[in-house]
Amino acid sequence: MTAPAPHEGPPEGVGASLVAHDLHVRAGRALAVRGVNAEFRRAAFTAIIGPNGAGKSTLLRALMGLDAPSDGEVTLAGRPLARWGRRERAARLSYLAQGEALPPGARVRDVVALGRGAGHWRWGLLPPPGEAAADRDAVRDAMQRTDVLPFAERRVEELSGGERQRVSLARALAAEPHFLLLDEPTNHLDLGYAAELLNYLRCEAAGGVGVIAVLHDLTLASQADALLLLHEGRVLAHGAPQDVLTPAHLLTAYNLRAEVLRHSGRLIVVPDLNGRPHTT
Ligand SMILES: Nc1ncnc2c1ncn2[C@@H]1O[C@H](COP(=O)(O)OP(=O)(O)OP(=O)(O)O)[C@@H](O)[C@H]1O
Repeated sequence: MTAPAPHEGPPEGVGASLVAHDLHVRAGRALAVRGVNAEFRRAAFTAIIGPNGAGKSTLLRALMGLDAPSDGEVTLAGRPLARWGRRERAARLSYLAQGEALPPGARVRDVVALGRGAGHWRWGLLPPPGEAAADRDAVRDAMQRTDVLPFAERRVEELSGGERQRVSLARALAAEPHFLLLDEPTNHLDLGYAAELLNYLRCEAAGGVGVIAVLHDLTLASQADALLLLHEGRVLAHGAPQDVLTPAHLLTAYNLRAEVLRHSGRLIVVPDLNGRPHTT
């Protein structure tokens, strides 16, 4: 993956944020997100971390407007998400689902082009003929940055899990969103692509995009500008990585004893393999 070119000048509405206000969201019968208050700004990369079942995906889906809150609300640039038109919203927020399914039989190039549809093209439908040059450029740029151009003409069934993941990412990037919401985007990626992806997301954020990514690898996540640690649907900590990734927080959230080491200004989480005090 190649880093994006820096955007020229500050992007429009760079101060606009995506905000969760006392957000409660149900998943099935359970309350999966419980009173989350958090502000996500453009030009910042936030990683949402936490143990399995902490509510990370549910929070991300609610921030995207896919799951309606049972209480509280999400605002984008000060306006409740529910009051944005579907098209307006889709032009600003782009989402990569966990284990996203790709339309069967589709060619990679056409899947990536779906990202330009602002929510109007359905899976399986190809972009309309004569699409604008800006769309073509954005699609090509997204494919180049995710290194999927070499297999642009192949069908998605012919790709490996990691290659499909990069196609999904290209689809999300092609929208050129204000906020990029990614659920476990490093799934299926080898260490090289995972590191490139993290570097890429940092560059996107530096260029003005608000990046919000659910990540499980805490050492990779520590490369974000900020971490939001969820535990049982609530925010246990939100702030700079060194303030969130502490042994005390890791013990509470993951029920795990771990050391947090610093190496060349980076944080490395080393779990104690016998470090789950409440289980055997
Ligand atoms: N469709 C559903 N029906 C019922 N319960 C659900 C549903 N989806 C999620 N849940 C429950 O809601 C809680 C939060 O789930 P969520 O997927 O948001 O967690 P997560 O932090 O993303 O987990 P993971 O790291 O395992 O992906 C979990 O207890 C889960 O079992």
